[in-house]
Amino acid sequence: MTRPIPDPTPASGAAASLDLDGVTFRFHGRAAPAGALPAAGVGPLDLHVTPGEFLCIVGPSGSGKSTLLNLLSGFLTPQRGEIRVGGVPLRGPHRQLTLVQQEPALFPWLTVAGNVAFGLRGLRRPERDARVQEALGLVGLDGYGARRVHELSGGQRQRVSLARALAVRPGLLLLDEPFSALDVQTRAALGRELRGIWERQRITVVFVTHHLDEALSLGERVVALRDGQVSLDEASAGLSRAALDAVFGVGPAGAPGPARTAAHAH
Ligand SMILES: Nc1ncnc2c1ncn2[C@@H]1O[C@H](COP(=O)(O)OP(=O)(O)OP(=O)(O)O)[C@@H](O)[C@H]1O
Repeated sequence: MTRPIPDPTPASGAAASLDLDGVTFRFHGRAAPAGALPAAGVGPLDLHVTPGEFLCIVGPSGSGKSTLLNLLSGFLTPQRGEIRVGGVPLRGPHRQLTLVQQEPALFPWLTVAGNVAFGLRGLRRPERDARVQEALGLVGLDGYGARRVHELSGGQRQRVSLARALAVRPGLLLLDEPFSALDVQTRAALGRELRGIWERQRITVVFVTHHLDEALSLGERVVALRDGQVSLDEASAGLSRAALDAVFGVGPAGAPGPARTAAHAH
């Protein structure tokens, strides 16, 4: 779904940098008692994403990917450290960033165009309509504006969700397993289209996926999390599938290694 940002003043469209300095979040907020498992969470994390970069985040189940994205979108607040978007400390949900999630949360009583226009309420009608048309064109849904959501396929709904996020011209686009609910062909097609949009628009993208090949083919850079820490941070061009498999504890023959289950490594 796409979580609408509470203050939907349309953003400038300039790609934003993203900086995490010592960001730590623990679900129980305090040290675990002796002998108990440490509290779940992430950090301390240091991460610097330059404007216009396409970063993919991978990691086994429970490694902290969703927690990190919730921190980046301002829905969780770090107990330590600081997150800056475009150099400005993040204090809750922010109009410069939008989050697209696995299940598109579209409003069934609105048309496709109405859904895409949701974050543009501060704009005058002609500008808003132009932005909606532009966003629908970007995701390959020209001519679908008057349709109802229930008339669309799963892939088309996710395109609408993406169009809604792009229409506000976010400085930073956050995607949490956006294509995972789709069949393999649709997932691949939408991945290529997202990559094409990024090549044309050069917005900053942080894309979480547990599909390692998707991370390698889409992103310029891959960060792997393990137990809430960065365990690998490399340019995808020089990165092998074997190096990523190792993060998931997958042995050379594809067998689970000793450290982790391979259940999510596909
Ligand atoms: N609301 C919560 N309360 C307590 N612990 C939580 C909560 N949400 C997540 N956790 C724990 O925090 C850790 C990180 O979870 P997170 O959901 O971020 O992992 P993930 O990498 O997104 O996993 P998956 O790929 O399965 O979605 C896990 O140990 C998880 O059990």
